[in-house]
Amino acid sequence: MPLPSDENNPEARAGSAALSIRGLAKRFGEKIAVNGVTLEVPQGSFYGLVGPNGAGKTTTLSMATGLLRPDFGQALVHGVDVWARPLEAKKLMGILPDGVRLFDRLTGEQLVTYAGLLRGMDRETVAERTGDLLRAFDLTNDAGTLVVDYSAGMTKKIALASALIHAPKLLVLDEPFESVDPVSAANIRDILANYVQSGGSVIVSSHVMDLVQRMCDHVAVIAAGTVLAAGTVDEVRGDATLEDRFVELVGGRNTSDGLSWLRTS
Ligand SMILES: Nc1ncnc2c1ncn2[C@@H]1O[C@H](COP(=O)(O)OP(=O)(O)OP(=O)(O)O)[C@@H](O)[C@H]1O
Repeated sequence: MPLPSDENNPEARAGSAALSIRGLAKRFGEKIAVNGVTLEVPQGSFYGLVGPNGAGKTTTLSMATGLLRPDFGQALVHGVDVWARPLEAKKLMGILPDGVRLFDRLTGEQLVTYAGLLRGMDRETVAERTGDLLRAFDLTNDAGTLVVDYSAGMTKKIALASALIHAPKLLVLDEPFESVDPVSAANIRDILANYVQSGGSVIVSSHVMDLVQRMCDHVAVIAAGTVLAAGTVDEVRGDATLEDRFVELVGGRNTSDGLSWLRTS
């Protein structure tokens, strides 16, 4: 039997992309949350995913990472189909899901250690990397605190540390900067920038346009489950700021006219 050519072998064609999302769709009852989203995250890119509340970002990323089964479409991580070969695909990924639910009766140190052991890593490497990660995220002093007692920002950071311990090739981060203080956010940006520089790929959802414009090299704007624009940040924003371009694409600026009762004088 002849070997399949790249043309009719989607996994081979996706080889150059860190993440290839093809026609993903999801409906919840009557609500179409994601309506055929197609995106290519090139290897070594820092890819921003932006869109208004309810645009379908979390639903798309959940389907792309094996957390939520799509109605239609496909997601390939470095050519590996996430839903056909989940174990293989998940080895390549580090995931920070939305509204992280962690084993929060563990201490921060135990949680990161547990993440490493779950990935099949040896204890010595896990201990070494856990120490490095706690330091990098400025959590060393809280290493022995139960995660349930962490603040929202600390919880984000420990979840991100847990997602990094196995040195994944692709990081999928849903709003990693939410609740994180500016100094910690700058540290996280440095960690991610170094990660990308050393060959890793990141896709990150965010509402902070300024941050995406400065941090990312690629961006996709999605609204109502559909991709409105995608490409390099410069291609998408043109001569405008990303924020202005976003508002132009998405529209929907509301005035507060209907809230006249809110005036106090
Ligand atoms: N489990 C669910 N059941 C029903 N509807 C859902 C569910 N999850 C998401 N939705 C709906 O799908 C749409 C997309 O939601 P999603 O969370 O993907 O948006 P988002 O872009 O991540 O929004 P945000 O920026 O507010 O986090 C929304 O209308 C939401 O109400």
